[in-house]
Amino acid sequence: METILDRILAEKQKEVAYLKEYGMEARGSLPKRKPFIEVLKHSNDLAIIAEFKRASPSRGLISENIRPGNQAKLYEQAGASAISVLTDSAFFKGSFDDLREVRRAVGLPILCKDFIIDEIQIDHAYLAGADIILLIVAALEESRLMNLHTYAKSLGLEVLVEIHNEEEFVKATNAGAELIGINNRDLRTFTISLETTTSLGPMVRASGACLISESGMKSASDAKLAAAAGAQGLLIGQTFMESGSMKESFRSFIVPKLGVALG
Ligand SMILES: O=P(O)(O)OC[C@@H](O)[C@@H](O)c1c[nH]c2ccccc12
Repeated sequence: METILDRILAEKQKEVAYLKEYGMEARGSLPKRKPFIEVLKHSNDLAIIAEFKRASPSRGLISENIRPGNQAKLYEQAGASAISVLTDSAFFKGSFDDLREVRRAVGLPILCKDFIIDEIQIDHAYLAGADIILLIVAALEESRLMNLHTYAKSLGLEVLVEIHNEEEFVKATNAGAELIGINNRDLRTFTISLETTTSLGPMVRASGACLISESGMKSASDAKLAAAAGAQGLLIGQTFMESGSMKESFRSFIVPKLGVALG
């Protein structure tokens, strides 16, 4: 049966063909921002990547009239360590213009959140001002994952490698991933289970990689659960996009990292 991920990836093939045919807006490389991985390693609390997300296949339209720059400023003021911007337009209604706007609005590292299958998309993200890119193991052949990881690193980008099970974790490790995101949302069925972080987290940390727990974060207890599994950071979209009071909402996710909690 065709999953949403299959449909998204078919669309990405078209985007890649378009980029190869018509190229992309060229601009000089932008000044680099503080490496996110350093922030992640050295903070006492879980670092928060706050996401600008207009819509999603699972939720439908989340917000039509929030400006990316304004939202990013709220995230920065609330204490985010990085900002994620969904750049996929077909399924998430995002764009690279959103990413550029966020980059201009804040001084934090920016994660380009897309379904990357080709080097040309990494060039596109880099030129638009991304500091970090996402590589989704479920979307890639193992050799592709390795090549794309190496290519992104050669441009000086940080790479968040997203996994959902043990098999994907092994592939991420083989590709040399230093920053691993456990997605609590299964991209094939779109169901959420924080169990994913609980069961895979300790394995990821034992490998020496840094760990982010992604998706489905609703409350402080979710954050504590992720921290207990070894997460050093959280990636939160929908809850923040729908929050009427960013500072308060943000505050509920500030929890100490595991080692810190234990003293
Ligand atoms: O809105 P949420 O449930 O807080 O999730 C944010 C983020 O983790 C999610 O948008 C995401 C994680 N991995 C992805 C890959 C592609 C698209 C989107 C995602």
